[in-house]
Amino acid sequence: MAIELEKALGQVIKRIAPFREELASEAKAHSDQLTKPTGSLGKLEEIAFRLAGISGRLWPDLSRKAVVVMAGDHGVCEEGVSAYPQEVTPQMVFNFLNGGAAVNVLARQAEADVFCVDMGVNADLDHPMLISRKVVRGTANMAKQPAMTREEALQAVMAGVQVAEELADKGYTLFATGEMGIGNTTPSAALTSVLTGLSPELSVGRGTGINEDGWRHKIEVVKRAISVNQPDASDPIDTLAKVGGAEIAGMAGFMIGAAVRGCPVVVDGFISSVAALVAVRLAEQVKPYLFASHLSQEQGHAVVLESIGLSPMIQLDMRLGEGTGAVLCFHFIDASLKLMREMATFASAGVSKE
Ligand SMILES: O=C(O)c1ccc[n+]([C@@H]2O[C@H](COP(=O)([O-])O)[C@@H](O)[C@H]2O)c1
Ligand SMILES: Cc1cc2nc[nH]c2cc1C
Repeated sequence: MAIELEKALGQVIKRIAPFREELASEAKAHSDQLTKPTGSLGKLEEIAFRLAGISGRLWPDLSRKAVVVMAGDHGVCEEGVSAYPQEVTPQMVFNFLNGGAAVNVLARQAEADVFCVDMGVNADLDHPMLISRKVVRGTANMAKQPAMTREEALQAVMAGVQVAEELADKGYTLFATGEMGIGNTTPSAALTSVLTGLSPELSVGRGTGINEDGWRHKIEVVKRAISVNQPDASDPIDTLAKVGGAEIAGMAGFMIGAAVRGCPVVVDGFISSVAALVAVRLAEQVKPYLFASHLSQEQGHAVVLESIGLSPMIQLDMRLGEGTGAVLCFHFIDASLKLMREMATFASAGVSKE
């Protein structure tokens, strides 16, 4: 079964269209004609060039926006690694579905729809708007055993691919990834340490707000998880299964599925970025489709982004997750495209170029 899933994932990855450098160059040539010093709109220009290279169009219509919040629970919570109890995960799922969470507010402002996916919550969830793709009822405690089997990790990745394809079928053209999972900064730190070689002292952060002693304990837990499971860093699925989580796997799959459908994905904070790292390790071709949004306060985030080769658009000292930073950055994507479409050129405005 795992072999079949592995093959299916390989087939999916083959469908990702390569980045079209010629369209990105055309976009840059157009931008250089607009009434501004060359390059003066900084990342707002780079965003537009990349969007042209992935969509094959000057300028793509990205008005149908969705933020996908993937939820999962973590057995490692029994080690006392979070400032909040596990019940918060399902409680927040209902908050997303009822429109009351921070991400819902920011999504309304950005004219984006919110979708919530149960990837592995440790509770029975019943709601007409919930996308149910539960592959585990919470992961196992990775400090003692693998968090998931290889098959479960692959199932979660493939479920993420399917969610992206279903939303693309519904007409969405721009995505943001977000997550909810009490305890998930612990597997995210472990994945970071295994996949980048960063020591747990630098990959482990304060998450929802643990104190100094809690942070030292969390570092020990991450070290134990890595030494107990011995994940193979050259095998992203092995690493994901042993020290990852279902929502992280789901987001990695989602990014692959969005890339297959030619849709850009705005990546949220630390946990989403770790999923992006996994996606890029599984399929390097996904990288041009990914946009980093904000730099989270969580220690380790900057290193994860650097190792993917992404640079965040903003830094607002946020550490909430849910996709909040990513949805905020929808505004910059809109701004980038609007500038390219509507600015006058030196010629049309009669402004001297040299
Ligand atoms: O996105 C981030 O950078 C981020 C940083 C710290 C915490 N979070 C959120 O807080 C939860 C994980 O924190 P913790 O302390 O329970 O591991 C999870 O629901 C995340 O969405 C998110
Ligand atoms: C209340 C709450 C909301 C969250 N949203 C994402 N992670 C969260 C963690 C907590 C504790």
